Amino acid sequence: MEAIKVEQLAKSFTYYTKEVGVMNSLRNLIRRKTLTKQAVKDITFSIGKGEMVAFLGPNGAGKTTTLKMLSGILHPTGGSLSVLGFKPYERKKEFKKRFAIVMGQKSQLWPDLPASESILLNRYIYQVEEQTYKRTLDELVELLDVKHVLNVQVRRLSLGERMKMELIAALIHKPELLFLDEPTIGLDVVTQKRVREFLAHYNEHYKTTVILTSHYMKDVEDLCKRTLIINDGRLVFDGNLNQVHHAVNESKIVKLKFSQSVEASRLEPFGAVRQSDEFAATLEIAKEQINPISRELLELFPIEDITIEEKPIEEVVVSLYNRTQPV
Ligand SMILES: Nc1ncnc2c1ncn2[C@@H]1O[C@H](COP(=O)(O)OP(=O)(O)OP(=O)(O)O)[C@@H](O)[C@H]1O
Repeated sequence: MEAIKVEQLAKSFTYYTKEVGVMNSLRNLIRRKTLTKQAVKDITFSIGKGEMVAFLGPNGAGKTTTLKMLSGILHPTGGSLSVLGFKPYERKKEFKKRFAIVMGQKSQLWPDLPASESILLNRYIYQVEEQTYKRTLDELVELLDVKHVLNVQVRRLSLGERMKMELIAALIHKPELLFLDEPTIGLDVVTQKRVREFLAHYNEHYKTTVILTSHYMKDVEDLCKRTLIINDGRLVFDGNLNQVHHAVNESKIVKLKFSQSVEASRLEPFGAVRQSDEFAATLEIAKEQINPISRELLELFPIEDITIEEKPIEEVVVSLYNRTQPV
């Protein structure tokens, strides 16, 4: 079953330039210069019910515009889309009840009230029946371990606690579809992990369809089997990042520790030296050269420890960001 189906979806914005100066302003009144920005260019994809998909791209790629079309905030200028069987831009009440948006950078809670009040307000907005509300609230509070701060004013909460409350408020009506925009931004490592574990559990348990944007690759690696990458308004990748990691990388990272001081210049013939100090160095070496070069390094240098790793996933994503054509 598909939760989202998007075909040749496009969005262009028309806007006017405004030049500086009084004369230019007057001229603008008579004849305005119209510009068009094609923010999303004919993208096609579908997302199955219960899937958890990452939606990535560099700044200005068209992520927000796409998400706004999926949630009904913006009207597309081309193509077709169906979300949970609805046309989002028709903004039907029934559709609004079935999805939720959580934004790490923008709070949806009343800052001067305890989160419990905002959550209760959502209960009325979404018309959640009392017993179901109580059960869901207890479960979410327990899972996120926030009982002790439920009645504390939101602006007094830590960022992590606030984020957990945002999740509870968004999930209180058990939406079928969840848009998560940077849900772990600014959180410490332990809280990030906690939020990720919660999301994985929630998705598994309730089969909620989730679209996630995040700049933390750990979120994507841990949570999403599938990633969509958009660049310059076009879909340039649709697949499993962990799998392409291997295919896209033509080199590996070799980390060396020395028992005696080694000059960096002596390592240069063996690969690109990414980092070095007297007793340690990191080299990037072509995959097919790894075995002979490692052997040579072990023979020639006082190596105490050697580790060979894949390039960080962030670098793979950046190389995918640079694509302008679909993979
Ligand atoms: N209302 C608008 N009028 C004109 N251009 C717009 C409008 N909204 C967005 N754009 C342009 O469309 C492009 C895509 O913007 P969008 O906000 O979707 O990118 P994004 O991928 O979400 O970027 P970021 O990661 O920086 O939030 C950008 O070049 C942006 O300047």
